[in-house]
Amino acid sequence: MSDGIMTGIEYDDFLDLGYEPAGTELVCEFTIEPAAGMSMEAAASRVASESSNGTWAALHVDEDELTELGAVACGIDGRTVTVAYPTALFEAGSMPQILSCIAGNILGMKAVDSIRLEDCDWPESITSGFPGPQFGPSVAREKLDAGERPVLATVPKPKVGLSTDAHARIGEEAWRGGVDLLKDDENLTDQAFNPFADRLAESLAARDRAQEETGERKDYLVNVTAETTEMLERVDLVAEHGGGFVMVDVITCGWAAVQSVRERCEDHGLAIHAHRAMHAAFDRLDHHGVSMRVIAQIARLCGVDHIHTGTAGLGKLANEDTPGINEWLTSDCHGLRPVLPVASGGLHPGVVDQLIDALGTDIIVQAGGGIHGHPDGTHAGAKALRQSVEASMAGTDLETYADDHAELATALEKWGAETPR
Ligand SMILES: O=C(O)[C@H](O)COP(=O)(O)O
Ligand SMILES: [Mg+2]
Repeated sequence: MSDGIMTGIEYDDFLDLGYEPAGTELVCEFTIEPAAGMSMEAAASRVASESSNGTWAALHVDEDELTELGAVACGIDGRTVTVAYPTALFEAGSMPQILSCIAGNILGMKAVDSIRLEDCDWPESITSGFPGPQFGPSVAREKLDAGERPVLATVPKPKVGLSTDAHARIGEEAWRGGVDLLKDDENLTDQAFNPFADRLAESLAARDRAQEETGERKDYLVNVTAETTEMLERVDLVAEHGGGFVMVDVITCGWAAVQSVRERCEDHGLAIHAHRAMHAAFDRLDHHGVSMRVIAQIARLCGVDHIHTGTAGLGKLANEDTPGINEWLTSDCHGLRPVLPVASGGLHPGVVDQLIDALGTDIIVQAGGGIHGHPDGTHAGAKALRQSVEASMAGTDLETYADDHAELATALEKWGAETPR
């Protein structure tokens, strides 16, 4: 040991309620329930300590050998705790490393009964290490012909089990009926009943025919999710076949893999559609985990172009604040491009007007069951969805528009304006 001055690090050194975070610091907001017998101050301090450079025991360190990287618990308001992290704590451009700090051990500490990372204020010193989206909402006009209306997408159902031929045929019917994007489901990747390479080739051939027939640009969100090396090969294959997008299950494959895919997609000019399967393991409980708001922020930094953010309560999945998340995704963040939010899960033509009222028109509207469950089949279902969007864009009541749009009339007869479970 050298002869430098010894400094003590104890967890209560990490609390300073008078501290004003610097603009360069990452500021995080947590909801905390302290363990029995522990004060809010002590719990907040333990959180700041464990997520930066402290631990459960007091440490004696030679000051000459230590860079000061302690976080500061600088605000307590009821159960809300604010913690400021110095930028030097983080490796530039590594989302896994950032998350190992701010959403790491602290989620399992006995010092808190529960803890939820609710929101982050990302400084430019961190965002500058990340690429952000390549396209974001501009896909509606740069890669598709959606103009000012929402982009329309559909997932063939059943989600797995269809043959490659059936998948491509359903896609073609939906494209011809008026959707812009065919999308794979989250658990369809490269299974024997519908191999990736065959599905890619057949679906893009069907896309080309649908483009020819409709005169509109169409595309395919093919699910490349796999082990990272394999996934990058699939990205290359999509580019070779002339696709414009890939889809990635960003939570199950992990942020490091998403960062690799983002880099490869830039080489090819491909946009990334992020499916959030498994997000609810982190965000469903309102008192513990990581909020969907923070998941969406991470996705934007890592550079996805679209991400599912819920349906504002109009679909089949439990959601937190979809409008608030979407607002963050499209607001300024140190020059990062915005992300196009995706509303998906239990949507059908009868709720599109309410959806647009709640979320605006800069969204992707995805309907699987809400298209393929139409009594007259996929083609009619796609037409009904497009008609409901046209009516909403024109400010015409859906029932009135349905008077001379038979497919919409049938959809409204079947589903009305009900929200499914
Ligand atoms: O992956 C998705 O977004 C879904 O499969 C949604 O399907 P649904 O529209 O039938 O609910
Ligand atoms: Mg799905």
